[in-house]
Amino acid sequence: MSAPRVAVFGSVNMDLVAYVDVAPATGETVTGTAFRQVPGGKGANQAVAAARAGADTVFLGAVGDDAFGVELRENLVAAGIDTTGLRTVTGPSGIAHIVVDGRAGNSIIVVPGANGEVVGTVAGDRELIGGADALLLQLELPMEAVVAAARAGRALGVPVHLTPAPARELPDELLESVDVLIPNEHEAAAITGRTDPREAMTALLERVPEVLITLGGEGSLYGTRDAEPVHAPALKVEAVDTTAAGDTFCGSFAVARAEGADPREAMRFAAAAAALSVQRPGASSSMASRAEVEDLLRSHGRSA
Ligand SMILES: Nc1ncnc2c1ncn2[C@@H]1O[C@H](COP(=O)(O)OP(=O)(O)OP(=O)(O)O)[C@@H](O)[C@H]1O
Repeated sequence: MSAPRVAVFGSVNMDLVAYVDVAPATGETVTGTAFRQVPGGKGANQAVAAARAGADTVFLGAVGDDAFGVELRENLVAAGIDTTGLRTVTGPSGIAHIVVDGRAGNSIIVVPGANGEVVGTVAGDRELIGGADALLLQLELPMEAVVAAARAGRALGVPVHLTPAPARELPDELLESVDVLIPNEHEAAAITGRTDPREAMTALLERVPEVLITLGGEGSLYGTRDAEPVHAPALKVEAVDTTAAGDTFCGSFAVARAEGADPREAMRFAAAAAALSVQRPGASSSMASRAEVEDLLRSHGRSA
């Protein structure tokens, strides 16, 4: 079987992470304990997840004409991702400025930079989307761009997967072109006002045909309008860093579905990929290869 083709239209950021015992108050300067610079952005993370899961992956989005832009593009290329749909625009690349304090509390400033310059799709984007077996979208680009990409996917017959993060009101003009909505439990609650995931799922299924809610260490819940929801447990592991667990899960799930796996099998595959990623520090750098995921699934047995 040839590898499935996945297109990701989304954000790419450089994450600038400063570690400090106590975060500074306004007007205060403090000395940090460490600094890390890591490629991120939900779009880029999902693209790396899809590539690690074995898909021929193309990333569509924008970087700036600065040094971060060069590094972000190189990082995607190094992961085996096709970047012909990644434009370089004048100005800075997107960054996330992250402060992690001694209690592992985070405060984050995202400056969209080049991501904010993506306001729609161009003909080349639509060609790349049309060549894919699955399209992955998130909400870190301007809404008009996400809507344009979803419409392109729908018009071209490509299943459209949307991770509604950061959570916000979801316009009908977007959801009418979405096949699979993949929120985490907090996003599902924020969108529907229902904290119970099953109730949130019922509400979301009035708007899209398939919903997959991730539940952190409790696994995931998948539903359609005409069948009972399916729950898949998470694998029991020692989590050290859950950054990008959701992106790993989402990219891996879409690849498995594009290969013809049923939802339950795809959830098991995605749970194994996410379980490996949470046991290592980092975002896309913590994502496991397909061989590692398959080894883990074998060692857990088909009944896990
Ligand atoms: N502690 C954990 N142990 C095992 N698996 C986990 C753990 N946390 C997350 N996972 C796996 O990752 C999937 C996605 O996790 P989660 O629901 O936390 O997504 P998320 O909130 O979008 O994550 P993030 O925002 O950190 O990317 C879960 O369905 C589960 O399979």
